[in-house]
Amino acid sequence: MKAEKGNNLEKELQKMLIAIHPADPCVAETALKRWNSIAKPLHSLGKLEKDIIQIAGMTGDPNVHLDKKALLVMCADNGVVEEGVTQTGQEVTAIVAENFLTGNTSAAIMCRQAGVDLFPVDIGMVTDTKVPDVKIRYGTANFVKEPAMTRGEAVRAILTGIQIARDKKKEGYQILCIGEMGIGNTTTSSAVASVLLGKEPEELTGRGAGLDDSGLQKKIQAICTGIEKHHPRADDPVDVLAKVGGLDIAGMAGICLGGAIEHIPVMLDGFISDVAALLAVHLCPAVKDYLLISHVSKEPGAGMVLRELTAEKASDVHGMNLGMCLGEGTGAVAYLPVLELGLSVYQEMSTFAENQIEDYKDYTKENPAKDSPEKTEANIGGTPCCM
Ligand SMILES: Cc1cc2ncn([C@H]3O[C@H](COP(=O)(O)O)[C@@H](O)[C@H]3O)c2cc1C
Ligand SMILES: O=C(O)c1cccnc1
Repeated sequence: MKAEKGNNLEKELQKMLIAIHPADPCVAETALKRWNSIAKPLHSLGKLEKDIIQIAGMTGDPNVHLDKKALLVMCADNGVVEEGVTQTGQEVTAIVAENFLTGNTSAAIMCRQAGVDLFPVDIGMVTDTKVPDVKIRYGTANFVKEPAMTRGEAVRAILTGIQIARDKKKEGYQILCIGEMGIGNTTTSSAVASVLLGKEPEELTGRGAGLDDSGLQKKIQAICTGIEKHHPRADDPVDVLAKVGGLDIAGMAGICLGGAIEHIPVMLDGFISDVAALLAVHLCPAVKDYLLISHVSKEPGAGMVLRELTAEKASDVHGMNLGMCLGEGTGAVAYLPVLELGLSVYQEMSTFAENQIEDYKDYTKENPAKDSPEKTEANIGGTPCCM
């Protein structure tokens, strides 16, 4: 009976994955043409231009609007905190989660300033609070001793995230930022990233919310033990999530998938959200088209994960580099006003033709004839196009 229910959930997830299609490269090209017509040096707004082109391709509309913005904060606890991998106890998860409701967290204050609506969600805290509750279970198990959760719970948490994204689209939101609150979640994220990227935990595990050298060694040891004990399969993202992941990561991965299903952009935050996005991309590569990078977290694994999420080379991961590593969605919210400045130029600025300036030539490329911007950037969002 239980196995049958699990199979049905997996089938439902498969149905969702099939519903994801790449962004529309023709619409992206229309947006590129609009940028190239604006009376300013070509490509001079860099990432801001690329992100708006990408959003046009995702939504299928070159008239990009980001008026209604949401931050979805997945709150959950992680059993692995028993191993002494964090500086604070997991009671802090519930305190901070409730503070989202009173507007008294870093992300809440930034949301107020940036005009972003904030939605904390309890997807698996050990404590019951006033935070809206879609709890899958009361915290995960300590993965050093047993798998963090069952496969069925992992799938259910992903499906919950998908549904949250779909509901927000129905409510009219045009962009979803993702964030998390869960003491111990840089340990689970490092474990998941280590398996999915095939890298040693030492290479990508950092100090999270603050650890001394001996704490960091305990954290690496816990991750090594969990991976050795449960043998998560790198080619099965749900297996990795269930064995060494967390419910907040699962929920955020679901939101990435839900954003892709609904053709709306999902703005990533720091390392933990990057890992959730990586999981989503491993489940369905086309999700990449719907992800926007805000910043590169100070956690050592962040750059490695982001490199996998972009087609670009290591040194070319475009994201704000502010030395931030707070979580909660703060980096995602911090980038939105910058992106909106770019969007206002895209929407309002006059063209070369209107100013009677001859069309600009692209001298930034080594070989403009062979490597014109149309040829290289029109491919944003997948297969080449187009009429
Ligand atoms: C007071 C406080 C507020 C936070 N807000 C976000 N985080 C961040 O730190 C946690 C991850 O770090 P680690 O894996 O080391 O526990 C997450 O909850 C993350 O959102 C916080 C952490 C603390 C202590
Ligand atoms: O990069 C992050 O998301 C992060 C890093 C440390 C602590 N909390 C979040």
